[in-house]
Amino acid sequence: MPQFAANLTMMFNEVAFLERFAAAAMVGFTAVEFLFPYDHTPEVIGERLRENGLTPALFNMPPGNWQAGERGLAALDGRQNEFRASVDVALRYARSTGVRRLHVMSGLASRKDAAAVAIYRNSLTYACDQAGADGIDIVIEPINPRDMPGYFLNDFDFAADTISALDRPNLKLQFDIYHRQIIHGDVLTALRRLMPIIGHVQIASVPLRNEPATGELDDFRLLRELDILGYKGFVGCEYRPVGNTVAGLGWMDAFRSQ
Ligand SMILES: O=C(O)C(=O)[C@H](O)CO
Ligand SMILES: [Mg+2]
Repeated sequence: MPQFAANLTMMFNEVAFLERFAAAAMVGFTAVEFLFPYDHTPEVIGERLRENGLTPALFNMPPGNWQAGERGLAALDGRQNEFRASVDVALRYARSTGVRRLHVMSGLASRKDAAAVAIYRNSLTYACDQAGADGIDIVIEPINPRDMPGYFLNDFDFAADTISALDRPNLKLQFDIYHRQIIHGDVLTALRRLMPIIGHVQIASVPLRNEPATGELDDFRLLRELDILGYKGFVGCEYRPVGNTVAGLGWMDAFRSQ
């Protein structure tokens, strides 16, 4: 049975971010993920996790100026120093929370030429080396161009090639089933083929990004396949509930009682 992690950025929006930890624990989640903890101190985030008996599955490194439209820094020319500083910040939060994996966002980049690829690889190498000293994995996630036009990492094979070329034991793939289906389809075969490099999985219905099992894919079949493939990591519930978060959790009971 996959270990589900509530995505506190998308779920439990009925309450303020810091209240979402208790809300998730209350309905039985034992793990959570979120995009960015950086509006609060590392100590406060660590406390909320511990108070509620929650394991942090994942969060993202600082993405640059999100409000201004930035979506990561790793592939951006001229932002290397800022990227390195963001790694330090993320590792401070990692030490305080005990998270074992951090998502590095590539950024929006109009070009995917050799220079941009070199910058991206350099950034990832730096992040892997810094995080590796703390036993932390770095994950990279292809994101579909409809949701994030211009995002540099928009292809699963490109991500796999990057991971293979850099050959760092702590560099892995964040396989978001929602993005995979929109970008390429062929989800089941991709899970089988890419499982050796998968470090984190996320799920939502396609195309509306709501509760699993409400879209075009057989999500339960995909979740069962994760077990068959021996996946022992977390499955982040990165979806926008159609209505009330708790009222929408019936899909999880239905999956567990199969
Ligand atoms: O959008 C997603 O799917 C993510 O997982 C991100 O962390 C960032 O947007
Ligand atoms: Mg995702």
